[in-house]
Order: sequence, then C-alpha cells, then structure tokens
Amino acid sequence: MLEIISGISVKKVDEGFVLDKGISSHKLMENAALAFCNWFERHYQRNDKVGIFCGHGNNGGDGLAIARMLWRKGYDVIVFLVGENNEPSPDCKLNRELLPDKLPALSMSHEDIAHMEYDLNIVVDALLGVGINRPLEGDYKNLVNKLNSLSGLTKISIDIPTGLPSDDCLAGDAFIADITLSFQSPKFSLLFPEHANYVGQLKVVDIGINQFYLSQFSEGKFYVQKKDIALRHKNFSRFSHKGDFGKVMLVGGSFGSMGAIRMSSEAALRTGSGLACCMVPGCGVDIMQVSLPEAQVWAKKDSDCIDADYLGYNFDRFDAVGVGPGMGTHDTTAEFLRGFLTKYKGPIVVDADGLNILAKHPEQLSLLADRSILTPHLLEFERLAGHCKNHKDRLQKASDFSKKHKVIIVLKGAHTCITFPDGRQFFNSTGNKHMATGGSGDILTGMITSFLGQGYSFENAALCAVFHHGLSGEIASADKKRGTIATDIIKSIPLSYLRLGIE
Ligand SMILES: NC(=O)C1=CN([C@@H]2O[C@H](COP(=O)(O)OP(=O)(O)OC[C@H]3O[C@@H](n4cnc5c(N)ncnc54)[C@H](O)[C@@H]3O)[C@@H](O)[C@H]2O)[C@@H](O)CC1
Ligand SMILES: [K+]
Repeated sequence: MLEIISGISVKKVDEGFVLDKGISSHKLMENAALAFCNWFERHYQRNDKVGIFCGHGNNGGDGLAIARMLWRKGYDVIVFLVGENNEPSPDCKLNRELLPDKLPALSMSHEDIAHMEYDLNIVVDALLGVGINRPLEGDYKNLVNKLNSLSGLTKISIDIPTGLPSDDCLAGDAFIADITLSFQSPKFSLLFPEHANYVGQLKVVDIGINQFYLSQFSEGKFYVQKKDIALRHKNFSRFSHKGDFGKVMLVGGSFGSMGAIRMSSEAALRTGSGLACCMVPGCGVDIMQVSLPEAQVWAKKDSDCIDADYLGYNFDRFDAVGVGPGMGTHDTTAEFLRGFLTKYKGPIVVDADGLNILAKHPEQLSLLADRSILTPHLLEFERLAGHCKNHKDRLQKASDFSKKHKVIIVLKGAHTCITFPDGRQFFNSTGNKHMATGGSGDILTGMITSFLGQGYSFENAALCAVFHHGLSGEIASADKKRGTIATDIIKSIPLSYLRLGIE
C-alpha cells in the first residue's frame, strides 16, 4: 500500500534512498524523468509541440531532464526557464548544463511572460514542486496565470501543480492542470476536493523508491491501488455453499423512497451475497418483489416507514446488516434505530437517513457496536461531526470521530477516505465524476454489507467495497459518461471483479 508522506518527508526519503543505494541525487532525478517520459510516450505523438516550463528548484530540474529526454526521442520541445535570478538547486543547475545545444531554451523576462505567444499543444508545468513555502508571487505568479488563461491545449503538472502546497489548502494562485503526474506516491493535498480542478486526472508513477524508505516517514495515510485489493479477497471453493457467501439484511425505504433500498439490495447480491433480505415498509413490498425477485422481503402490512414494531424481528439470523437508505428520519424510525442498535451486535453499516437520525439523536452514537461502518458523504459527515473549515480539517475530524466512537468512517467523495479508530486513513484511487449520481451511495452500502456478510474483516470489507464501487463506476461510465446512472454501476460490479481476476 503506498504511503502518503508529507512534502518535508519527501526530501528526507530522497536523501536516505540516495545514500543507501550509493547513487547520486541526479540519478534519482533521471529515474523520475524517465518514468515521466515512458508515460508521456504512451499518450502523445511526436508531432505535438511541447512547451516545458522549468523553475529553479528540483521540480525545474525534473522538467529540464524530461525536456532533454523527449527531445532525444524526437519530440518537438521548447524549454522555458523561469526564476533565473534565484540560485538554482544543484541538480537543476546540472540539468541546465546538460541541455543539448540544439534544444531551444528561452529565459523568460517579465515582458516575455506578459506577451507570451507560442503555438503549443502541450504545456508541462515543472515550475515548482513540493518545495513551495509561500504563495506564488512575481514571475512565477504571472506565468502561472498566463498559462491558466491559455485554452485548447493539454496541461500536465509534474509532481504537483505549481502553487499547491503539498499538505495544506491552497492560499493564492496555482497552475490548473488537466493531468498531474505525481512521483512515487500522491501528495496529500492532491486528494482534497478543493483542489480537484487544479489537479485534473491524478496519475502516480513509480520512480524506484521502495516502500521501506517511505514507511520510515509513515503518517498512517495510504493510497489504495488495484494491486493492494486483489489479495484482500476471500477464496471460495467449488464446495462453498450459499451460507458461506453470507446472509445479509438491508433495512430502509419509506413511502416514495424505495429505490435506494432496492439498489442497496441488488448491489449486495451482485457483490456475491448468498442471500439478501430487505426490511421495508409495507408500501414497498410489491415494488421490491417485482423489481428484485432475487431478494427476500420482510415488511409490516400497511406501513409507510420502518417503525418500532419492526424490532420484533430476529436480526441475529443475519451475518451483517446495512441500515439507512431511503429510510426517512421519522420519530418512529429513530425509535426503531435506537432499538436495533441496542439489540443487534453483529457487523453493521449505517448510511444515509441512518446517519441523519444519528445526527439528530447523537445519544444513539454510544449504542453503535465497535467498528460499525458509517458511510457519510461530506454533508452527512458535517451533520454528525460539525462544520469543517476545509478538507484537511474534515479529515482530522473524521479521525477524531472514529477514535472517539470506535467506528469506521467511510467519507465518500472523490478519493473516498476510510478512517479507522487507530488513526489510519486509506484513500481510494478508483471512481470518477460520473458517479456523482443519485443512488451511487446506496450501492456502496449494499457492497460493504455484502463483504461483511461474506466474512471479510471490517478493514477488508471497507477497502474492497470502496475500490470495487469506484472501479464499477469507471467501467459503467466508459461509454455512458455523464449519462451514467446508479443501476449502470450495479451492472458493472461483476466486471470489476473480473478486472481483478476474482471469480
Ligand atoms: N521522491 C520524489 O518525490 C522526487 C522529487 N523530485 C522533485 O523535486 C521536487 C522538490 O524539489 P525542491 O525541494 O527543490 O522544490 P521546488 O522545485 O518546489 O523548488 C524549491 C525552491 O523554490 C523556492 N520557492 C518556494 N516557494 C516559492 C515561491 N512561492 N515562489 C518562488 N520560489 C519559491 C524555494 O525557496 C526553493 O529554492 C519535487 O516536487 C519533485 O518534482 C525528483 O527530482 C526526484 C524524486
Ligand atoms: K509542478
């Protein structure tokens, strides 16, 4: 699992790695530049006109090495040098000297920046990286704003968009990238929703520094990728029977809101549950049985919402229970939740109106069994934990909340963050904007509940479900883009398993 370390630690990791391996820091920069160029070559043609904007630190050094390599591969490259009245870092200086004589390199004055007019297809931002220690000003600021104003070309940031602090929220200007290629592991701030427009698509490239070096600076933050997830799945044999795949219950729905619980239930079945039973109000029975014949239904006749009478049911027959989608927050439903949390101590997932009830009745939080999984989106989380100044603050509050109530928080959004009571936070790498559609969260509830029911540990259930949910969304939206709807995501769950070689 990739460690997400602070910008200050990045420098220390580099130094430790270089010392241990007996290589030069220049060689490490060459590795980084090569990793970038290998990625670049797979995506861009040699007739593209590439402008590489290089600052005076090591980020600029990366840009210069990349320019030299791309030029040697036959790309049409122009190098722009900025910040030349600052002392360049030693590796930046060396890479300036290594530029081939025939490769055009232009020093940019204030006037050049103001009147810049080049016919470029691709802009590479190698102005500043994780070494930024103050908001942009002067030439750097003017150039970044100028580049941001150009349209109709592809903009790529090296390591981090210039101007973004690696571990904090942006104050001031920053380069707006279409793609950010971050070296070795993503920088923390690249995962904040406030920065989504600056980062564009996030790619992480390996530059050969192994995890041993990164883990020495661990802050308990991790970036979850495909290779981390495949191994966390359980193997089932041909002798496995329905019971091994788990019996789960999904509780929710109310008059006019039956879609949510229907989608959760279908998602649980598609994730592999042996049996899914949904507990719904009487008004939802026909809807469920007609639209999802594979699910069992339990309901009280003539009711419009889940009420305290539902507490007579024996929940202990289930391996896991998901509660909340479409359930409403009626007083009698809150009464049900109080009784349910008191009664059932198996693995549970609480989502949507289940969370809204907890926000309205915070005394119920103490009834949650240890390691219950709560799946709020950003707004639901704030209802539970109070106003958050920004995402950094929100992540800290998620950590405090998780520790205090001994629950697992799945904070949904781009790079969904899973926080455990021991403080570890896992950031997901799958998913895209097309998943921001009604019902998407209900599906995740069904998926986590299903994994819990299959006997996965709390950690593996949360990580696998979040990863597959995102990947299913990517698969579903590949040809539907903004026309993607939640049920498309459910249909893609089996394909997501296949992508990981899981049968
Ligand atoms: N393991 C890694 O992640 C590696 C990182 N490398 C690169 O090294 C970069 C970090 O290099 P540096 O630490 O030299 O940092 P930068 O390239 O970000 O530059 C730091 C320099 O800029 C100055 N500076 C800070 N804020 C400024 C501002 N607002 N305006 C103008 N100047 C400002 C600093 O005083 C310092 O002189 C990474 O982002 C990455 O691109 C690679 O070369 C090698 C491996
Ligand atoms: K940069």
